[in-house]
Amino acid sequence: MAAITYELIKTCKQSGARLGKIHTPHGSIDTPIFMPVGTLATVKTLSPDELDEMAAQVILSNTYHLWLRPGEDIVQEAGGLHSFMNWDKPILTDSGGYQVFSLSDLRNIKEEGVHFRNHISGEKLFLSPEKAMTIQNALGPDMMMAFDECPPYPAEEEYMKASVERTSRWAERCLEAHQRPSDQALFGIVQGGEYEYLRKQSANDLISLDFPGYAIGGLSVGEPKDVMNHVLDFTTPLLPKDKPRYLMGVGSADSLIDGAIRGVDMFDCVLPTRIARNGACMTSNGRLVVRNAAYARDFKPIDENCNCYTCRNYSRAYIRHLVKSNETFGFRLTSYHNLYFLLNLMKQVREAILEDRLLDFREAFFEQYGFNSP
Ligand SMILES: C=CCOC(=O)Nc1nc2cc3[nH]c(NC)nc3cc2c(=O)[nH]1
Ligand SMILES: [Zn+2]
Repeated sequence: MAAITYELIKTCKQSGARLGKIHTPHGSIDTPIFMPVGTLATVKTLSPDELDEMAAQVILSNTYHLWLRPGEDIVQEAGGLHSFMNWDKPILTDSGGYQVFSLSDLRNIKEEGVHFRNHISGEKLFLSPEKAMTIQNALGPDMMMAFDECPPYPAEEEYMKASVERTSRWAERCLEAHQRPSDQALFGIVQGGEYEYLRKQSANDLISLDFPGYAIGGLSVGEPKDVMNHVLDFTTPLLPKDKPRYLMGVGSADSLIDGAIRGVDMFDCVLPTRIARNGACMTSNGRLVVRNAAYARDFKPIDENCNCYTCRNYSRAYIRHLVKSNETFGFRLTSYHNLYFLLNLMKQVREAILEDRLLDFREAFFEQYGFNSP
C-alpha cells in the first residue's frame, strides 16, 4: 500500500493547471498548495493552532537542520515530528541544506556522498543518500525527499550532465535504503538545469524507479523568472499525471500562480515568514514595508482586502510600532498575515481552476499587485 495517493479532480481548460488531492496517513491536501516552512520543527513564531486557523494543510521541516539540532534520535524518541511539534496534519521534509550543499565552498561532492562543514560549529560533516534516508525515516514525515545535488546556477553543460547522472544513481540508493515506504512517501527530485534533454533524462531515470511523487529541483536558485517558467514548460509535462509534482523553494505570489498554470501541485518557500521578520508584508496591492515612517499614523489594516487575524484586529501604525521596537508580537502578526496571504492566494487559485478561469485570475491579480505581466 503506497504511503500517499494523488487524486486528480480536474484539469483547467485555460492552462496546464490541475485541481487535486493528496491523500496521506495524516489527512488530505488540496492542490495546488503552498506549504509553510518550519525549518527547526516550528513555523517561526506561530503555533499549530494558528496554522490550523489559517487553514495550513501541510508544513515542511528540514532534514539537515534537525539532524544537527536536536538530532533525529531525539525526535524519534518523541514519537516522530508530528508528536514532537504537536502537528497532526501532513509533514514533508526536504534537506534544507541546499544553501549549505550548493552554496558553501567547503563542499566536496563524491560518489559516496557530500563532505561539508557544519554551518554552526564548522566541524566536518558527511551526508550520503543512505544517511539522508536514515534521518528522514527517524523524523517520520509523510513525504520525504531523495538525496540529490542541486547544482549552482548557471552550471556548465558537462557538469550538469554528470550531476544529473549521479543524482539518478543516488535516487536508486535512496529507494534501497528507505526503511518505511508504506507510511513515508519518497519523492525523486528532477534535475537538469535549463537543459531540456537533461531534464528529460533525469525525469525518465526517476520515473523508471516509480516514485510516489516527483519534486522539480534546481530552480529558484537565482535564475530569472522567465527561465524558471521556460524550464517548467517542458519539465512538468514529462511527469506522470497521477503523481504529485512539487516545485522546491518557490513562493513569491507571481511564481506560485505561474507554477500552478504549468501543472505544479506543491510549493514551499521561507519568503513569507523571512520577510515578515524584516517588517515586510505581502498585500494584494504589492509589498508593504510596514516599518517605514509613512505608516506611523496609518490606522488602516495591512491589507484592506485581507480577512486574517492581523488585518481584522491591528493597524499598520501599531504593527510598525511593534516591529520598530523589536517586539516579538509584531513579527508574529506580520508572519501570520504573510502566510495567510499565500494560503489564501492558493485557495483562490484552486477556485479559479475549478471555474476554468485561472489565466483571467492571473491577469487581474498581476494587474492589482503590480507584477508587470509580459
Ligand atoms: C534530504 C535531501 C533532500 O534534498 C533536497 O531537499 N534537495 C533539494 N532542495 C532544494 C531546495 C531549494 N530551495 C530553492 N530555492 C529557495 N531551490 C531549491 C532547490 C532544491 C533542490 O534542487 N534540491
Ligand atoms: Zn491579513
